[in-house]
Amino acid sequence: MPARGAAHPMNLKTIIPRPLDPSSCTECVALFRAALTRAYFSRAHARRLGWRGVRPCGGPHSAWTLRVAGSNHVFGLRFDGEQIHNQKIHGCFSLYIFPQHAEDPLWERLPLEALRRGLSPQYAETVRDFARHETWAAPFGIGWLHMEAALDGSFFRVALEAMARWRVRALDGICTNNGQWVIPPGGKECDVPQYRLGLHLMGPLVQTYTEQLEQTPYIRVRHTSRQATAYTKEGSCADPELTEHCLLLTADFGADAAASAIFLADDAYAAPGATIPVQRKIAHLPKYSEDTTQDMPVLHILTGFLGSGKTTFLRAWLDYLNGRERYTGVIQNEFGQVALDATLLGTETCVEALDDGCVCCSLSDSLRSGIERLKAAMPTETLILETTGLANPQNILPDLRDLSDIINVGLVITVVDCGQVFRAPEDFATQGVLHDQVAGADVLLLNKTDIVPDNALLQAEACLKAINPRALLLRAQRGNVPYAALDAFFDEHSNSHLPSRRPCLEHMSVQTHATHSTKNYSSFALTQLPPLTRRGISALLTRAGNGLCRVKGIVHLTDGANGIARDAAAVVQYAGGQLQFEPAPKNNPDGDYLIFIGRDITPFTLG
Ligand SMILES: Nc1nc2c(ncn2[C@@H]2O[C@H](COP(=O)(O)OP(=O)(O)OP(=O)(O)O)[C@@H](O)[C@H]2O)c(=O)[nH]1
Repeated sequence: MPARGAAHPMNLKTIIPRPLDPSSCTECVALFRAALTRAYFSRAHARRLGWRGVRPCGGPHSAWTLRVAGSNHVFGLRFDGEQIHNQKIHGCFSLYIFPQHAEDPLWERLPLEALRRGLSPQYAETVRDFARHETWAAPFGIGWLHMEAALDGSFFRVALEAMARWRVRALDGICTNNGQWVIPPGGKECDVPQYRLGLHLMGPLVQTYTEQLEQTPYIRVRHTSRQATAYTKEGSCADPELTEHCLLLTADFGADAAASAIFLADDAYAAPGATIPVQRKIAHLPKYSEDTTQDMPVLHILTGFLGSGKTTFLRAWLDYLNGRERYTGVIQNEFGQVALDATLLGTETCVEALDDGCVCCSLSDSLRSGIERLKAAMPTETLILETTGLANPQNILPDLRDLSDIINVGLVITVVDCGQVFRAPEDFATQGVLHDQVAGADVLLLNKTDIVPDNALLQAEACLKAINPRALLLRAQRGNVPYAALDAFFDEHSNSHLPSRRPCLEHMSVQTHATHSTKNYSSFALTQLPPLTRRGISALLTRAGNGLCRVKGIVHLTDGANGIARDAAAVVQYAGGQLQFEPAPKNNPDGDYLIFIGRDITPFTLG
């Protein structure tokens, strides 16, 4: 970061390579747009600055929806206009915040009107176009962004103006038609931490200007107070009990930034009671400093018995995350010599395959180097470790503490094949890897709900709840769940309150570190396979013996299958007693092979 008072004078030409034109009345828009465009010359670079997506809105106003690191919400920014004062252009933008999923706790704090709009099926569509609907967007407003630029290009300011808490009380209360209180008399209709929410956007914005202007800004925070507004049946009035604290954070760039008067002080902030300017370090802005723990990626652990549907869920979840520009790195650890799962994930995701054992038994060192390679390849905010079907999450968590300098540990998500719970609930109830995977989970995905009747589903749920009542339990088909619920669950629990962090579990894991060799699980691979029929494949499964749990691989299938032509490459999946085929990906670097995994299985070769 350039030092304060850098040798060369600041010039806005590093952002717009021409003199400012006060007659355009949209120079602040140009200063915002140009900075964002430059940041986005490289998407990876924009991510490092904290941007997670910017989209211009339609309509007569210049407006954008934006997403930034560290916030699950969508911000709306709408240009309101600009004026000239003391040889400086002063522009104002209205700032909005839109929650993204139904479980977001912010809904509870926003006005009832916002919640009503959020319930509409057109909500997401209208958010994308919020600037056309000023009245619609009003309940989501959280303050203003101001910009000030000297006409000679020697000074630039960006400022956030918002209330510490926007609280509005309903003095007479609000009740439904049948007389039930929605808000009791004197209760708060909204309580929005506007300033704290707005800071998430200020972080990347100030960092972007800092980099492009090659100047460290002078940061000040001032505040003023006034009586809050309340309302009664008759209309709005001053709240006799609540005081609002309005905060103004300014980041000033330029030679005389420290001495510069605050233009906004001309009105509210010059009022008696405003505090003396406080100088703050820029690192106090969220996401500014690169090496805080907040900037470390969150690593979620994905467990589940062999063939329960981990990779299927992972593929669907990655589609969801990538579609929201939440780039995710994946570390896959397979039991068996060939990494089919990495091949199935395709090319869009960065994947590190750790395929020489099970991570819970032997691989904590290579996990560190895998994470570091992923972090170097792409500034990811989320990492997912897909463990082998035999991994015990209770063994992994303590080891992950050694990685606390490079990752924050996220959720333990366990995928469970509900057919397996239905067939043998006792396997889950008694001590063993199936039990520990369920007991150690924060989220339980009861997958393959399509293969059991409804009453079996209820039984399976009861079985899992008895083992782990605190986990979030979601039903899934082909890994499809409301993915936003995972974010909401993680956001709600600070790390230490997650079910998987219960001290008794960790204690137990230290005492009994389960390994697979003790349970006689092993694997072998058949490679360079000749073309096979479905019946030929079934015969190979039988040869492996009764202990066979899982087979996967890619073969040249001569007689075709559902959705697969004759004489074509097919992915073979055998799990939970079901043999399934799917079209093989074009890229198959390992040739034709089958991996067999099970208990006391007998390896054989094709002679
Ligand atoms: N019927 C049904 N099959 C499913 C569902 N989810 C996954 N499968 C199938 O189950 C088989 C195993 O799925 P995977 O996602 O590879 O399971 P996994 O847990 O990653 O397997 P391992 O990593 O080998 O332990 C595949 O044939 C999937 O198509 C589901 O909801 N219903």
